[in-house]
Amino acid sequence: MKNTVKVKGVTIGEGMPKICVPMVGNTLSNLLEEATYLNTLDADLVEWRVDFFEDVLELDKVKEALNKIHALLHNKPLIFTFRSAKEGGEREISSEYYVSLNIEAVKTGLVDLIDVELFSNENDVKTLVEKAHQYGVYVIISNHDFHQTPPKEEIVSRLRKAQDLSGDIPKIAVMPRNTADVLTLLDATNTMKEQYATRPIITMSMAGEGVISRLAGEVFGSALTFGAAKKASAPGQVAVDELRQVLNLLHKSL
Ligand SMILES: O=C1C[C@@](O)(C(=O)O)C[C@@H](O)[C@@H]1O
Repeated sequence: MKNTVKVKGVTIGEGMPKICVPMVGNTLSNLLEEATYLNTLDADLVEWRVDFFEDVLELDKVKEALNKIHALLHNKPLIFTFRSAKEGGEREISSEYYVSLNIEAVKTGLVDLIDVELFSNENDVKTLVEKAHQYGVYVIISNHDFHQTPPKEEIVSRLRKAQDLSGDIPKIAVMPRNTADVLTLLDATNTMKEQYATRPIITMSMAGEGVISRLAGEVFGSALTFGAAKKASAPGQVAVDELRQVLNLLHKSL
């Protein structure tokens, strides 16, 4: 039996894929507006994409924002993510600051999961996993390829590597160049689920051709899907309400 990840009453890896909405505000006031709006949506989790925040280089301002966002989220599980520019995010920071930023977030007790990029320095990944677990925070170990879809074996191997590094949820997002690439991602997901995964995984093929992968996670084995509020954080994200309808439809047929 595969392990699930339970946060604030949401069980990731059981039943319907969970819907997560990214917050992409660049200022505190935009973020608070976004958080208020998110409460009107039928989402299971929220991700703060802190790389969009203009004051991300000031730890005090990050913590202040975290406090205020947390207070508005009505107990919805929160993922803290700094996405680096090389993996599709808004900016680059030093590896030292990447580690401090995540450790400070973990220590606030206000985040439920952090997202750590698989291709960060391996010792940094290990440090962050250890710290997060020490504070009862789960870790998504992620990888993003915004230019192509690696071969199936490579996708599976990256997901397995994330699992071997004790990530609670291995994740990969890839860009399709054609529909065969979308099938490659789905096939890799299915193989991971059937043969190797001991925990929930998250996968997606991005942009228009990949949308099916954001909808059909329950069939192929992806436990969570990112839905857009007003502004998407990656190409291909579907509006939350439409996403929920399709997830419900597929769930009923299984
Ligand atoms: O890693 C992911 C997945 C994502 O890139 C997507 O394609 O939906 C969106 C990001 O905000 C998130 O951190």
